[in-house]
Amino acid sequence: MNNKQISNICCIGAGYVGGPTMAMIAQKCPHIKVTVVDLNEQRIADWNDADLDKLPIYEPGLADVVAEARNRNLFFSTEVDQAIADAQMIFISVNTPTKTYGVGKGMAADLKYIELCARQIARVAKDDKIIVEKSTLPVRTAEALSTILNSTGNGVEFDILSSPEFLAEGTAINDLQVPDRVLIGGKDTERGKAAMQALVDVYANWVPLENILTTRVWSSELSKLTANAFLAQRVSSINAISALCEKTGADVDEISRAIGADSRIGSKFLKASVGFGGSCFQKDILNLVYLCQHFNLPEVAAYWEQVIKMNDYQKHRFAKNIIDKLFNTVSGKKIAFLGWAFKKDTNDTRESAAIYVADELLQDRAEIHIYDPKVTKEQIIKDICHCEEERRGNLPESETTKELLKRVTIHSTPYAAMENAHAIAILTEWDEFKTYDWQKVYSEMLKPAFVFDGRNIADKEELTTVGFDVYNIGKGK
Ligand SMILES: NC(=O)C1=CN([C@@H]2O[C@H](COP(=O)(O)OP(=O)(O)OC[C@H]3O[C@@H](n4cnc5c(N)ncnc54)[C@H](O)[C@@H]3O)[C@@H](O)[C@H]2O)C=CC1
Ligand SMILES: O=C(O)[C@H]1O[C@H](OP(=O)(O)OP(=O)(O)OC[C@H]2O[C@@H](n3ccc(=O)[nH]c3=O)[C@H](O)[C@@H]2O)[C@H](O)[C@@H](O)[C@@H]1O
Repeated sequence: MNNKQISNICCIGAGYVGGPTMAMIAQKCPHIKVTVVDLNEQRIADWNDADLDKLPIYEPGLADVVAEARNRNLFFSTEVDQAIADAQMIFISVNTPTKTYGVGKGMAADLKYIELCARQIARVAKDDKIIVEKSTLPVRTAEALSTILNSTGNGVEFDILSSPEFLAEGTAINDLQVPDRVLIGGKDTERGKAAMQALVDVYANWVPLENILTTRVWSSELSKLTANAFLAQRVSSINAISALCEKTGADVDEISRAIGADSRIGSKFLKASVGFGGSCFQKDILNLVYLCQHFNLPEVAAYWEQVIKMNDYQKHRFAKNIIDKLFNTVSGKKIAFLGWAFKKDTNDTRESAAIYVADELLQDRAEIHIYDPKVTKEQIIKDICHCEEERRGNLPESETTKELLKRVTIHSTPYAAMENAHAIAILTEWDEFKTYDWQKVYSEMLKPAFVFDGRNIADKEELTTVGFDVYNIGKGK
């Protein structure tokens, strides 16, 4: 079957990766029927909502792509078995979070959702299929998948490919439309090569062939973890330098510009910040560290673990600086948070630095007033509760989560969040934060009025002239 053209694709998992990736394939390949399935009924209902503002993911440009392809050749459904049975190629794009129990707890990737998919495919499939790992997985997962899929004894054969996704949230549509590269890993056998070619042919509908890389499966799987580790390492490296800048009076943005001009270093991903967030950097590095430990490479494991430790330090440093500058206590003080998402142009809050900064300030009994242009109130409450419960799991506290939430207010306008505040903390680099009437904000705040810019986006000179006491990441006073 492998040499025939693919006309029916199924994707299991309608999340941040499955949804946009399949929408792009459907838009670019009108001859292919693409069905995205998920167990989460609400998520599928949201993907099918006539009101495109209700799509479950906020991603610039996504609504237009969905509007063009949906119900033409793009379908969202909870009929998982049917979609599996009909498809020639099945993408697995389910979540692979860090394990929270048992062996590898807090480090290894939890592959239970992947395994469930494999078992379901094995049970349902009546003809040969190509299985594409889209989720980020530890190296050699394809081997485990193959064992499960090929153990039914019913003669159905599966070819397993690894094609990790490199899109970043907030720029997903552009990343999918013009990817730096598409990576496809497969077996070096006739069947393996034919399966890889079938997937190359799908992407070749819009991606130049020279940007479609084919490798062995293990290299493809490990490339994904490596790419995220290198990216996160750059952020931790520049954040480490930001701490030194604050002590010495050097300016981290000037340093980024200076070192980024060296073509061997490159200018991207050198923006010092309150710390990286997002669902993947931490989880993927922990997974890499676990793999290194598993293969008895403790020095390599320790090397990569430091990237996470530096990120934790950066988040803590930011929160501690707020407490220090507010005369060593924020108890009863109103701190306005601008931004809750882990970066701009997304409603995703997973591992957002804002959550950890809020948690530290709440422990010091601050009153937090939060405004984010895209994150819902329910999500913010959920994040705070989850963080609090996780922390209390290790360290019993006298205060209950309910009491703690009394000191959290979520606003639908930025000015209300900042009114009568002692300090403003900028946690996300949303463009609109640069456009506020700072004179008005200042006149409505308590004095001295502090701004802690965790993203270095505010105009420090303007704010200082207005009267604010401004603290940046990586800029000495
Ligand atoms: N979020 C991102 O920007 C990126 C994520 N990745 C990787 O892609 C994978 C998916 O990530 P996200 O899309 O962010 O996760 P997500 O949590 O947004 O979506 C995963 C979806 O899979 C569904 N699911 C889980 N088990 C299922 C099953 N057995 N049958 C049907 N549906 C099932 C869940 O209900 C959920 O809607 C992860 O491995 C992640 O590391 C890779 C690149 C970028
Ligand atoms: O595997 C994944 O999930 C994805 O992880 C990242 O994408 P994402 O987390 O969506 O967003 P990034 O733009 O990488 O930002 C991650 C975090 O680092 C922070 N960051 C990024 C760049 C920078 O210079 N400084 C900085 O603090 C961001 O604010 C954000 O909190 C990678 O960039 C993607 O290639 C990858 O596919």
